[in-house]
Parts: sequence; C-alpha cells; structure tokens
Amino acid sequence: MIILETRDLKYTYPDGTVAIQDLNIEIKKGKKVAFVGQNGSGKSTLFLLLNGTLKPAEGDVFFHGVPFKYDSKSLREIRKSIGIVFQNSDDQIFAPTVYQDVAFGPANLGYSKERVDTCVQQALEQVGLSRLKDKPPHHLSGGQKKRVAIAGIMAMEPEVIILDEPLSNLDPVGADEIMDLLNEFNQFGSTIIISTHDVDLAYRWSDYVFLLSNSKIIGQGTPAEVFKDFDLLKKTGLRQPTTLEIYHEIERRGLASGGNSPKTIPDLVNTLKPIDLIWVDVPPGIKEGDSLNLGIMYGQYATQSPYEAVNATVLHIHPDGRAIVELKRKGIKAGGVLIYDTDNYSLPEVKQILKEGEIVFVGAMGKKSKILAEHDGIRLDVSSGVIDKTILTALCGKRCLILTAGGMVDHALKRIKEYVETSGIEFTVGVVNREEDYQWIGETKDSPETFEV
Ligand SMILES: Nc1ncnc2c1ncn2[C@@H]1O[C@H](COP(=O)(O)OP(=O)(O)OP(=O)(O)O)[C@@H](O)[C@H]1O
Repeated sequence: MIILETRDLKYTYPDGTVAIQDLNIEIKKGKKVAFVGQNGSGKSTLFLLLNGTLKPAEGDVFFHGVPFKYDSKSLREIRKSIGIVFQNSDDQIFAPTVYQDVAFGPANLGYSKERVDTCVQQALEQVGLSRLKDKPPHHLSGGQKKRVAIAGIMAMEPEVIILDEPLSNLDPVGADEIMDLLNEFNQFGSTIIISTHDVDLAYRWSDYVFLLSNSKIIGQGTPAEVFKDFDLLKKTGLRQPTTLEIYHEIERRGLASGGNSPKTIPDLVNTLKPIDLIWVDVPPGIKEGDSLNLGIMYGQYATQSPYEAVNATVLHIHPDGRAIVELKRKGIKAGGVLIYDTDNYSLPEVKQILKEGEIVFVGAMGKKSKILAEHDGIRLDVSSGVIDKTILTALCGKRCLILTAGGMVDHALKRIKEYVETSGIEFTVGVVNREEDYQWIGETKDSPETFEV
C-alpha cells in the first residue's frame, strides 16, 4: 500500500534556487526508506515538502492517496501523521525541560492532559530518557538531544517518521542505538524515511533507496539494485558500500562465489569459497609434514558439516617463515541463539536459561530490555548491532541469548532464520518463552557429532 506519493513536484526558493523538480516518488507503508544524495541535492527541501512545512510551486503530495491541502486544519492533521526530526536537534528543542519539550506536540494536537502525559511517558521510555525528564534539554549531549527530538515526534504517534540525517554528530554506539530505535518503531508499524550521505547505512538498513542529485531523483530501487550500479553512483558522487566493495575485491580474486550482495559481515563471510591450500605463519620449530591446529572455519568452507575444526599438514616452509598447509577438516556443531521475549519477563527464568542453556553471550535489543538487564544485573556482551554480532558468535559454536520485546522478537527470529536458510549453516534458533513461536532449526537426528578441536 502506498502511504506517501509525489507527482511532478517542484519547489523554488524565493531567491530563485530550484531545489526540487520533476519529482515523482511512491513510498510504501511500513517500509524503511533512505534518500541518499550529496550536499545541496535537495533532501531537506523534499522532507519539508513531505510534511507540508513547504508548499510546492507545482505538483502535489499525496498521503494515503489524498492530496495535501494547506489550510491550517489540514496541515495539523498532516503533521500529526507525518512527523519530522530535523538534522540539528537545536532547531527542534526549545522547552525548559525534556518533559515539556516532548509534551509540546501532543498538547498542540489538543489531546487531554491525561493523554498527553501517557504519550510523553511512553515516548520517553521508548527512547530511554525517562530519568532525564526534568532536565533542561540544552544540558544534554548531542545523542540525548536527538532522542528528545525523536521522542517529541513519537509522542504524537505518527504513521510516518521522517529523519533528516539522523546520525549526524553521533558517536558510533549512539548511532547504532538510534538505528535500533528506528528499527523498533518500524517493527511497530511506522514507516521510516531518512536522508543520509552514508552509503553503508543506506545499503545495510533500508528496504528501498532513492538517489537524489541536483534536485532530481536519478535512481531508485532496493539497496542491492541501486548500489551495484557503478555508473549511477558515479553520477551521484557516491561510493560503493564498504561490504560490497570488499566482496567485489575477494570475488575478483576467485575467493568468493559470484552474484551475491552481502549486506552484513555474516553475509559477507558466507560468500567465501572453500579452499584447501593456504599460506600461514608457522611457529618456530615446526617442520614440513607436521600437523598444525588452525582453529575453526565455517560457512562454505565446510565439506561435511556447517561448522568445523581445521587441522592442517605443513607441506612446505618458505625461508621467510611462512608455510603452505593443506587443510584437514572435522565437523563439529555450531552454537545456537535463544530469543527471550521480555514482555513475559521473569528474572529467575532468565537466570535459569543462562545457567542451564550454557549461555556464554547475551545481547539486548530495545530500550525496555536494556533497562531490565541493567536493573537486574544481567551482564550484556552486546547492546548494539545485536543480531549480526550474535549470529557471528553462534557460528563460532557458542550459545547466545537475545533479550528483546514486542515486534523485535519476530524481527530477530526472522533475520536469524533467514540467515540459517540462506547460508545452509545449521544452528539452533528459537523464542524460549513464547510457546506458540518456539522453533528449532537444525536439530536433526543426523546432526554432526561434536568433536574436540
Ligand atoms: N532557504 C533557502 N533559500 C535559498 N536556497 C536554499 C534555501 N535552503 C536550501 N536552499 C538551496 O536549495 C538546494 C537544496 O538544499 P537542501 O538543503 O534541500 O539540500 P540537502 O540535500 O538537504 O543538503 P545537505 O545534505 O547539505 O543537508 C541547495 O542548492 C541549497 O543551497
């Protein structure tokens, strides 16, 4: 279903600058969409047109198929449904306390005092700022201000959230947290639209990408479609995403299987071809013909099983101390991922799972789960980029637990099951405390035996 659409949109600033022209786009409900383009390509102007802050010189914007009207009542409705978070949080935050700032939007929509309070409490909890509600926003860090701005929009419960450069001025962990938050909103059904210069982010995160250049859309499609088009990227002055660039280099050297578009490190690792002879550094004292334990390899290296211990025979030692070795493999079992739904949280149960499930790696997704873990002293090994890091850990034979809630439970389950299915690497995955969703993958009778490495 199309939620937002533009037809022949044009916008000219009063000084004559044409910032948007011939713009025809369709945005589907519930999707994560990225607009990518260089400075001055027109992203911010387009976003202001998409929530009615600017009125087009020509053309129309449609919400659920209905063209925008620009009287104050219609605009209020549009801004309630389509929230925008500005690039610079200081342009958005002005009230004396965090609470009052977040309350501004819902109060302006004429909500009752009780409803405003509920919306604000909920939004502050979602972005993890309940504790700072009485602080003046200008005393907060850049990342915290960004969250206040996001909470202010969330409190109006919009269907579409537009964020202009959501990660500008954030450190890597703060950036991951904001993206996790946006994924969470998306799981609850919001359509999320961002602008960014960051091709890695657009490639990894979005369902659909628009490339903007000189006020026009010059390319669009899934991230895999858009970012494999070198000519298009060149025209837009953008580079390829790093994961894709590394993949193409190893593919060109015959080390990865062709025709893939890996988005994440687990996906990239999974494209590697099996190899039998490799160069390695050998410790002093090793002679030709000796055996070496090289550790563990997985993915397509495996010949008999999804995951294997690798021993090697030293064939030839070069005078510089490096040696050519022939790999000998032994199948062992991969680890597993358990997902715990914190909507049905019980600390004794989590403790029992950690102990009896022999869990060695714990991650939490979503503010609620992180706060629960912190409050109850559950040590977290990872709190951002959780799904990928957990998959990589499970591939190394370890048992992992993800604490999360709501739509994120299904999101994590789906992503990990997809990985299991496309990679052919079998490890266990399931929701542990939600009977109807309890599933295991890869627990077959003929699962490979476990060997000591
Ligand atoms: N208030 C304004 N008056 C005149 N021209 C403007 C105004 N705001 C933006 N422009 C111009 O409109 C064009 C598009 O600007 P816009 O801010 O939409 O681009 P952008 O893609 O968001 O850039 P950035 O990535 O730097 O934020 C640019 O040429 C810019 O100089």
